[in-house]
This record gives sequence, C-alpha cells and structure tokens, in this order.
Amino acid sequence: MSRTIIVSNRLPTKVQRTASVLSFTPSEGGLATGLGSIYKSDDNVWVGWPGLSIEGEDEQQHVVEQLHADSMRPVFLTDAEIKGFYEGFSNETLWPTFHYFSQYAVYDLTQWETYRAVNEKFCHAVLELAGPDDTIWVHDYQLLLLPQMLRKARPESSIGFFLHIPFPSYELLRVIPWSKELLEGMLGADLIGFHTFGYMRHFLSAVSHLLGATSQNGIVELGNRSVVVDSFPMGIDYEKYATTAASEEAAGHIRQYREALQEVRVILSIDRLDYTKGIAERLKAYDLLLQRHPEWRGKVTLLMVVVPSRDQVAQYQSLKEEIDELVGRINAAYSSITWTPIQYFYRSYPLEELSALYRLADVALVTPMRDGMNLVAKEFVASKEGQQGVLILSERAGAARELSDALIINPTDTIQLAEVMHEALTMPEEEQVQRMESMQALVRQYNVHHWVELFMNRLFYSKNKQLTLATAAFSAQDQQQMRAEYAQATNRLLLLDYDGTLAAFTRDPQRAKPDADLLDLLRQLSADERNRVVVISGRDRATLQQWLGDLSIDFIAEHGVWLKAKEGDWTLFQPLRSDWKREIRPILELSVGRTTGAFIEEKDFSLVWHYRRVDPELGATRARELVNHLNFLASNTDLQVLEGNKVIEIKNAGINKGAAATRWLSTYEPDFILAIGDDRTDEDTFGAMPPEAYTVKVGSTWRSLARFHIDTHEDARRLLRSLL
Ligand SMILES: O=P(O)(O)OC[C@H]1O[C@H](O[C@H]2O[C@H](CO)[C@@H](O)[C@H](O)[C@H]2O)[C@H](O)[C@@H](O)[C@@H]1O
Ligand SMILES: O=c1ccn([C@@H]2O[C@H](COP(=O)(O)OP(=O)(O)O)[C@@H](O)[C@H]2O)c(=O)[nH]1
Repeated sequence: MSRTIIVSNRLPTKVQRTASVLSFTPSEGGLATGLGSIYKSDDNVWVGWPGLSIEGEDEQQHVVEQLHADSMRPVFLTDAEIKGFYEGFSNETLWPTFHYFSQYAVYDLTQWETYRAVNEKFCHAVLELAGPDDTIWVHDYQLLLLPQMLRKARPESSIGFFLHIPFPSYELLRVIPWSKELLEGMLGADLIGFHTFGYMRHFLSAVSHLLGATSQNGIVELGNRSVVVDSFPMGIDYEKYATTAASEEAAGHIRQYREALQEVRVILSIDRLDYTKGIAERLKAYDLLLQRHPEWRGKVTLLMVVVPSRDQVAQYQSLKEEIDELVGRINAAYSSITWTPIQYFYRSYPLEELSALYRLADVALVTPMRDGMNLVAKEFVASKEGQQGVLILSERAGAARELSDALIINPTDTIQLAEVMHEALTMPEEEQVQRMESMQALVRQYNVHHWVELFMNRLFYSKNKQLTLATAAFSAQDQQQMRAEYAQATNRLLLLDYDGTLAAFTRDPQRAKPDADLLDLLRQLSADERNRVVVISGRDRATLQQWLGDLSIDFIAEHGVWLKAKEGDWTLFQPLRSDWKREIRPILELSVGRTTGAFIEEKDFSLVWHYRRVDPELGATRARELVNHLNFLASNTDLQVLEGNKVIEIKNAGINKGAAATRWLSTYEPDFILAIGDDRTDEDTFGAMPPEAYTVKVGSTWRSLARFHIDTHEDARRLLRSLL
C-alpha cells in the first residue's frame, strides 16, 4: 500500500516538560493547525520534531510510543541542533530574509552547517520509513535542502515541497551566501508549491537569475528533469471552525466573557509573538484610534492574544519587551476604573476558547508586515457563520490575495489603520453580513481538503508527465546495443550539432572554438572510411570552415541553408533571397538598443538576435515581444521565425536542419545513423530520422523527439569516443 509521508520541522503535537513530567499538546502555528486537522489516516505518516530537547533514551522511547499511535515519527534534535538549525539558520537567517526583514538576518557558517546536517538527519529518518511507492511531501523553510537529498537517494520518488512563508524577491535572497544551494535543494522536488502567484514568480525569477535555469509556464527545465512550480493557497478546515464556534461549549465561554466585558465592542488580535505580525504597529494604531476618536474610549476593548514563540531568539525577546511596554503605556494612559483599553494575554488557547473569541469579536485585526498566508484570518471568517463581523486585513498577508471583501490596509500606515478600525466599528450590519458571506463562500470552497487534493493531484500529474514526456536516459545497455550495430555497419551517418553538443554553450559565441580534444575526436571518427561525419549547425559557413575546414567532414550550416559534402564545395539548399534583411534588420537593431547585452549576428540568408548576455527575465520578455512582432511581419511572406537557446533567428521558410539532413539520408542511404543535438532546432533533425536511428538529446529531457537523453556535451564526446 502506498502512503504519503509528510515531513515538517514541527509535528502537530508538541511535547512539553513540567517538572520531570512530559505532556503532549497540539502545536500552534498555521502549518501544524492547518495540516494537522486532516492528515490522520492510515495512509499518512508525519515525520517531524516534537518541539523539545529530549536526550534520555527512556524518554525518547516513551515519546516514540505516544506519537506512534497518532502516526507520527519524531526526529529528536540535540540542544546544539536546536540552537544552530532551528533558532539559528531557520529563524535568524531564513525567516527574517524571506519576510523582508534582512536587517535582522545573521549569516553564520556554523549555523549553516548545522542546518545542512539536520536536513540530512531528516533525510535519514524519511528514508528509513519510505517505501519506493510512497509519496513524500516536505514542508517549509526549515527543510529547503531535503528534497534534493531525498532525490539523490531515491531518484524515482514522487517528492512534493510546499513553502508556507513568503518567497522574497531574488534581490533579498541573493544576500544569503548559500542561496544557490537552497534553491538547488528545493529543486529536488517534482512539484514546488507556494501560497500565492507572487511568491511563485519570485521563486522562478531567483532560479533564473541565480541558477540560470529557464522555465516556461511554471515548468523549470533542469538538465535531466523538469520541476513544476505552482501556487496553492492553503485553506482551513472550515466545518471544524464553523461548528466549534457555534457549539454549546463555545457559547458557555462567550457568556462568561460577555459578563466580564459588559457592553464594550471587541476588537480581536491573535498571533504568535513575531515581528512579522505587525503587533507593535497595531498597538500604535489602536492608540491613535483612541486619540482621534475619543468617543470610543470606554466603548471598545482590544482583546490581544500573543502566543509565545521562538523565545530563545534575541529579536523575539526584545519584541516581547516592546509589546509589554506599549500595552502598559496605552492602558495607563486611557484606563478607567470600569474600563481597560487592552486585555492582553501572553499564552495559547485551545480550539474551543479560540473559537469563542472569534465568535465574540466585532472586528478582527490581522495586520502583519509580511505573512505567508495567515490562517487566523480564515478561521475568524469561518467562525462567523450566520453572524456579522468585520475583518481588517493587511495587504501583505497571503490571505489578502483571496479575501478581497475584508478591509484591506497597509500595516505601516497607522493613521489609515486607526481610521479603518473606526470604519469597521461603524460599518452597517447589512454590509458586514454581505462581506462576511462572500468571504465565507470562498473559505468554505477552498478549504484545506481542497488544498491537499489540488496539491496531490498536481504532484501526480507532474510525475506522470515526467515519465511519459521525458526522453529515456541512454542506458549502458542501449549504448552497448548502439556500438554493436555501429560495428556491423559499413555506411554510417553521424549528424552532430555543434554548440551545446560538441562544445559547451558560452556567453560569447566566438569562445566556443573547438579545443584539441574535439579536433582529435572528429579526426579519428572521420578517418574511418565507413563514417560520414556531418556537423549540422546554425552557425555561418565561414566560422565552420575556419574552425573545422581542415577535417574531412561534411557541413550543414545556417540551420540548413548551406551544405557541403567533404568532397565538394558549399552549395545553397535552394536559391534564396536576402533582400528582406533590409526591412528586418532595423527592427532587431531597435530591440538591441533597448536591451543591454543583446546583439545581432548576420549570416548569408538569416539574421539572428542573441540574448544570452541579457538579464534573463528581461531577455525572455524582449524575446517574446520580438517573436510576436516578427511572426506578424513574416505572415504572408516566405520567411520563418525560429526560437533556439537564447536566440531568435529569422530566415527563409521551408529550410531547417531536418530538411537538409534528409538530403544526406537520400544521397548516402546509411545503414547506421546517430544524430545528437541539444537545441529546439535539432528537433527538426530528430523528426526527419527513421525510427531505427539513434537520436540523442543533450540537456533537458522534456518533450524531445529524440529516443535517448544524455546530460552534457562532455557525455556527448564520451559517447562518440566509445565508438572509436
Ligand atoms: O514552528 P514554529 O517555529 O513555532 O512556528 C510556527 C509556524 O509558523 C509559520 O507558519 C506559516 O504557515 C502558515 C500555514 O501555511 C501560514 O499561514 C503562515 O503565514 C506562516 O507563517 C511557519 O511557516 C511554520 O513552519 C511554523 O511551524
Ligand atoms: O492560542 C492560540 C492561538 C493561535 N493558534 C493557532 O495558530 C495558528 C496560526 O497560524 P497563522 O497561519 O495565522 O500564522 P503562523 O503562526 O503560522 O505564522 C492558527 O491556526 C491559530 O488557530 C492556536 O492554536 N492557539
């Protein structure tokens, strides 16, 4: 039976120690509360840290047994690991950077090494548990390296990754000295999910800028795999919150609270203690509300729950002091004998009491500076079924992308926030109900079950697509078979693309000049009279002639425009015109003028716009614009627009590598064919070959007509050497 192995730093149950007794309680934090509400079934196991240092063997055994019953497998961390991995790299480097608080980030080599070691530890724990058919779903920033570690150990596994916090602009990410390793770690997954489209865009941009990997429609092309990237806004267990808030137990709590609060209106604020949550700014705005609208004094109370969190990290300790001080100052300034402006609780509450608070409140204040999603906002909405109530929501919470019927605010604008609190407290009942109902419909539909289903279906789809669309690796056995057929053959045709296949793809095309090793390889291959070696390239004939002209080989240049057999001269594929260049060249020049790093290459019968040296995102955007424009001009003419690897080529229609290669097939009638290429333009060659030909794609495995795949140009050379 195949299972889903959920892996996250924090388990949904946390272990606490009072005196020497261990107790087990639900964890706080959206990852644990959200996923924790649905994972329990025989098909799932959850691997994670129980939230406490437990070093004694007996205690560990006790914890293992307790958690086992709930399908959880603890990963125990030592004190040093908690310091370096959890408090350190996770919460002093990644957390501040990803939430745009780079000023709080530390870059410490020892912490980074501990982070890597703990990711390894999680990897071992998962590998001990996971069978070959199990799906592994890794969660969050504490385990960014884990997908790649698992991929190395289990290349065929189905691995998903979901990030619960924002993904920042690459300008922030690149500041981390290990940013490339972190991205590579994530790319071990088959599917990478984010809460919002914006985070996903930042990720793709970072991958392109820092790793140079290209993506199309959210699919990142890696050498030998492709990774699907998408957004999946996490939902909550709607029914659970709606039902609990309407329960008798919650009603009992509400009666009690009401008695204490009397008639005052309630503004509710619930968060973990975190500088990303905007708690201090919220307090300042509340102060402003009481200043600017004194009519609310004695009539409203801010009920503020702050859940202790990461209290060993310095920034969290100083934030606690700041909040204590602000609350003290505001209460001292405005309190009366019968009224306290802020009721402040530094602790966590069980679901029933939280639900009662949600149900009781007139207004919920969810005003983070940055927040991956924020489930409190959704829980408030679900708890208000059949009720009025107003949600004030920061534009920088992931939830704001969905809950557009909330009052959306900028959390740094305290004056705006104070005024919006006033607006919320005076909003007509009808408008409250209408906004609430529309948000409820959304939170009910896009609930956590829907989220899991969506993610899992997409993971299944991505994996399946990889398997069906990916070109098979050129196995040792297939290569053996190829060599056997090669040995038998007497009239062999070797069609070899140049850039990216025989030589590495370089920033400056002129630097891809053949080295001694390549010249020797081609010389030896062509020395065998049974071989006809053809370099089939997009390059102009002059360059090919200059670089390789001394060899006894054939050429197909300019993507099939110029042909040359070793015994003869250069000939045109067919009579061609080039007067169209006069009209097209100025368009390409205009685009070069607007795009630093772009350049034009002119061949006899084609013009090429290169963008390999352009900022990758700008290059891709300009290339799209140019292709659209050129295609428009080329319609109703005998021109065609070809897109290659960081190039756009415009040339006469009907000519491509495949059409040219067909001439060699009919002229020489080979009994063995090997065609190797890395580019989109080589697909024309592959497509023109008979089914028994050995067609080999270098680089990406995705959607090629080739029968086999190899990783790099070095592999291509090795393959050719193995024929000698
Ligand atoms: O495990 P802790 O260090 O105690 O922190 C609690 C969790 O905080 C973060 O939660 C995030 O996930 C929520 C659900 O997707 C999302 O709504 C929220 O915006 C995030 O901040 C963190 O990502 C988790 O790993 C922690 O367990
Ligand atoms: O006393 C409390 C206060 C909050 N929460 C839960 O903690 C989670 C907070 O998740 P959110 O996504 O809002 O932010 P995070 O803390 O994960 O950054 C929510 O599910 C709350 O119900 C809790 O269990 N007990």
